[in-house]
Amino acid sequence: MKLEELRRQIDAIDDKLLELLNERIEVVQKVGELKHRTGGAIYRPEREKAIIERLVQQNRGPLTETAIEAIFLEIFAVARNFEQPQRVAYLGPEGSFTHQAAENRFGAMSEYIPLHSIPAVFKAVHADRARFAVVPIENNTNGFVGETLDELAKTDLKIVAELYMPIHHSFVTKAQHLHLIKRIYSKDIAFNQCRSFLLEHELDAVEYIPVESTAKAAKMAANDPESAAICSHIAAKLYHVPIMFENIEDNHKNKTRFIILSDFENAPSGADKTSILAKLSDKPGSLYEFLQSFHDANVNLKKIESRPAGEEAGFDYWFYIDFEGHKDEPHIRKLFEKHKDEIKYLGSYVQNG
Ligand SMILES: O=C(O)C(=O)C[C@]1(C(=O)O)C=C[C@@H](O)C=C1
Repeated sequence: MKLEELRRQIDAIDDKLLELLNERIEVVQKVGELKHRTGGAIYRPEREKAIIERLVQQNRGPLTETAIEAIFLEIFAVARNFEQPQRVAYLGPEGSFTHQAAENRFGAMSEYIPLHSIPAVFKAVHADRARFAVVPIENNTNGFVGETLDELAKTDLKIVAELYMPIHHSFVTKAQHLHLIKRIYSKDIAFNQCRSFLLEHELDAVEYIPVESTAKAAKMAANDPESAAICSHIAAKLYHVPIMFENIEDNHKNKTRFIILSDFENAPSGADKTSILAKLSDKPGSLYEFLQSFHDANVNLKKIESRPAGEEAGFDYWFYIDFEGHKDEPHIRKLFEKHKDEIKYLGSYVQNG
């Protein structure tokens, strides 16, 4: 078959797709009107998950599960913007890994506000300048992001979604040769994640300049031909710095978990995770007793991280805890009731990792 004929077939299919997509948006707009009247949340991750699961079940290919997810996540992101324009604050600058994570869930049509610090991202949502906050919470090489945990202790916002993203670092420079490089810009965490590469390429003697983000590092390297940056390939592209080496991280399974926060609570999806802070007193057995209740309720703990509470908190220390289940499930509700003075609820959301 000739190329023109195949393209005619594609055009005819696209016409049908366009018609169906418009039809879908018309229904979505009605859902939006309903939600405006009843005050319901626009973003419903558990419903999106159910749709994708149903489609994957009935799919006979050649589309893969990943392809279906990619296509429909964008459709949902566009749909939400037709219900209400979506504004998203994230830990910037543009081109940061958090930006990538935000775009993965909010698509090309949402409005993005890059902010320079994690507290600033939370503040933007508190002040109604954005509806959603996207921040990193942990990395499998570097552990938890302390600033995010500290903000979670203070905020009324709820975690409504999580996503895990592979983190690949590139070594980018305008210099022609490695030996011409006098400085390397990056985030301190990224230097850590690429230690073997830096040693192997005898870059341990040059000056390391830590900056707030890997995207900022790319920007600095763009203006300094005797330097390099460790950053994402997106940042390299954004600031036009050539990539000399890709995937330079020590751990190729390097991934970061991001959380999305907003001012509403999710309905159960059937496969949820709940996050809490447990404020416990500094006496023998308090953590043991607290965790014993989870064991007795047959709740699967996924993660626990301790954190000093700070002078003004009025208690001694707290633990960040993730476990399987949704706050509205009876056995979890009972746990919350039993420990109501110790638990700060952070959100129940579709479990992704
Ligand atoms: O079902 C809803 O609540 C909708 O708003 C529709 C829709 C969709 O496009 O299917 C859009 C946004 C929500 O996050 C979930 C689903």
